[in-house]
Amino acid sequence: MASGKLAFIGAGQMATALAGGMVRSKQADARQIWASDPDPKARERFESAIPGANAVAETAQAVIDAETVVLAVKPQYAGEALADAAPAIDALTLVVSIAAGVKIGSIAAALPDGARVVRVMPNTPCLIGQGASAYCLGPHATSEDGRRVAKILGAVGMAIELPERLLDAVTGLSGSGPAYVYTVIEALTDGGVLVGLPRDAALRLAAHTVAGAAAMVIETGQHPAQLRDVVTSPGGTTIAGLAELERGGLRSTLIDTVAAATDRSQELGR
Ligand SMILES: NC(=O)C1=CN([C@@H]2O[C@H](COP(=O)(O)OP(=O)(O)OC[C@H]3O[C@@H](n4cnc5c(N)ncnc54)[C@H](O)[C@@H]3O)[C@@H](O)[C@H]2O)C=CC1
Ligand SMILES: O=C(O)[C@@H]1CCC=N1
Repeated sequence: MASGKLAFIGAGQMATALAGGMVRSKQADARQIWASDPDPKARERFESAIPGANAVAETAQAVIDAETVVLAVKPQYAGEALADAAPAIDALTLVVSIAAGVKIGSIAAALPDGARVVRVMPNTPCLIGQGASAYCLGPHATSEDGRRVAKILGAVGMAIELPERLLDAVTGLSGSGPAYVYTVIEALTDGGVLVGLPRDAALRLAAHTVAGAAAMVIETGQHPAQLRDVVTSPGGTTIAGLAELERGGLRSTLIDTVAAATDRSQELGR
């Protein structure tokens, strides 16, 4: 039904980040947003994070007459959540799944024939309009559905369309990526504390350094190695730090990190 109603199945971290980002960016009116979750604490957190939104225990109540239904439960619970939603889904409903690893084919198989499914891999910075997402249209999703998903995701960050076979790789890189970067920020902060900085000053300097460096890559379009060379004076401080970083194997650790998370996403889809 073209009601504008947007229903999340699962009112957890990512549903809250996406719904909150959509309200902030005026892509959705909070009163049109519904979420179902069996956990009363999750419902409470969702409603207090998004004033005006409705969180309920029953999926059937959340999804009835929804224009868009977002599957936002852990992959292990996708089957049961889709079974609860299926009776309220018809050819007028757009179903968006953000569940890591879960394939469009298995989502469609749990829904009535012809269901319009789009698989998305977002990340938590969608909450503040800085998300990085990729999406893939299922066989019955229309080009209008593609535009709608691109517009929603574009309002909460950047989004690209990719073939479904690459979505596990996206999960391993940008879906899980914020956690890697938080770890880097925390470690840089500890480094700052080790050399005498107060912790709050070290944390602010570390976080803004990461944000500034990322913005340089995005805004200048220069290769990271070129930008790094500009920082690195001959015989200076940076090369002393970089030599230690290479000895610690940060580069190969991060490559292996993305590969391990991609493998896990593939496993979740089996
Ligand atoms: N957290 C993240 O950074 C990202 C998560 N995702 C995907 O988003 C999905 C949700 O992840 P999170 O929000 O982190 O998990 P979460 O655990 O915070 O939220 C999931 C919620 O679903 C609820 N739930 C469980 N079974 C249900 C059912 N049958 N019906 C309705 N609700 C049910 C749980 O009570 C929980 O509150 C996962 O599939 C994950 O792969 C995707 C991108 C990033
Ligand atoms: O850790 C997870 O499984 C989810 C998917 C991407 C980010 N968080």
